[in-house]
Amino acid sequence: MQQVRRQPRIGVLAVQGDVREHLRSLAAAGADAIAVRRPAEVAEIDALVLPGGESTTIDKLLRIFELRDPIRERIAAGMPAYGSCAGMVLLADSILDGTHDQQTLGGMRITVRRNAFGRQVDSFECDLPMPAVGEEPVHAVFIRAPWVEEVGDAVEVLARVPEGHGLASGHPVAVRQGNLLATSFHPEVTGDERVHAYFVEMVQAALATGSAA
Ligand SMILES: NC(=O)CC[C@H](N)C(=O)O
Repeated sequence: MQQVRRQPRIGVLAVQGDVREHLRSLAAAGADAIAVRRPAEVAEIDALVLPGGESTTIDKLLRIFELRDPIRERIAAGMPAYGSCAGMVLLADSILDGTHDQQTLGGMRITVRRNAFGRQVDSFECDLPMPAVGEEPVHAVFIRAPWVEEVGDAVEVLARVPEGHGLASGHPVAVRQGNLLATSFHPEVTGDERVHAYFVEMVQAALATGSAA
């Protein structure tokens, strides 16, 4: 008999940033999406999305709202997480061009450069091949976005900026390490739910194999 997969409950960290857009995209991709503002809510979710916004502000608010430790513990125990833009910065073990006291949650063995595109232009869009989510390229919107400078062990690069975009070309902008996913861009603003659907699939697979704590 086929096992019935339950709908995963996916939280969106809701201290700052584009929370509503992620809630909508996750719901469209088949998840039970809830906003997470309190430590008790961290215990109720199967997975977490860290939205775009301002990583320095989100870092401070995580500490003020006492969310930092519970989230770090769950990520270390295998909870799937997806960070877009500022969320990618928060998942990175190491950052370049952070503010002097900026901390990350960490978990992904990547080094990201904050505001990497912003040094050239504030926002930038391109069609990005991302075979893991489908044949059609993803229309990627970058808003004062980071890019990945270095990837460590077991980090899979899912997309890089194509040729023809100057210094940005070749930099990884979508990466995965086990149950962790990060994109420099904002799929939640384009109406294309394939990246969120990919994450929902990751969460379902983690629940099915018991790798999501
Ligand atoms: N759109 C975004 O999430 C911008 C990210 C922001 N520049 C940061 O470093 O946090």
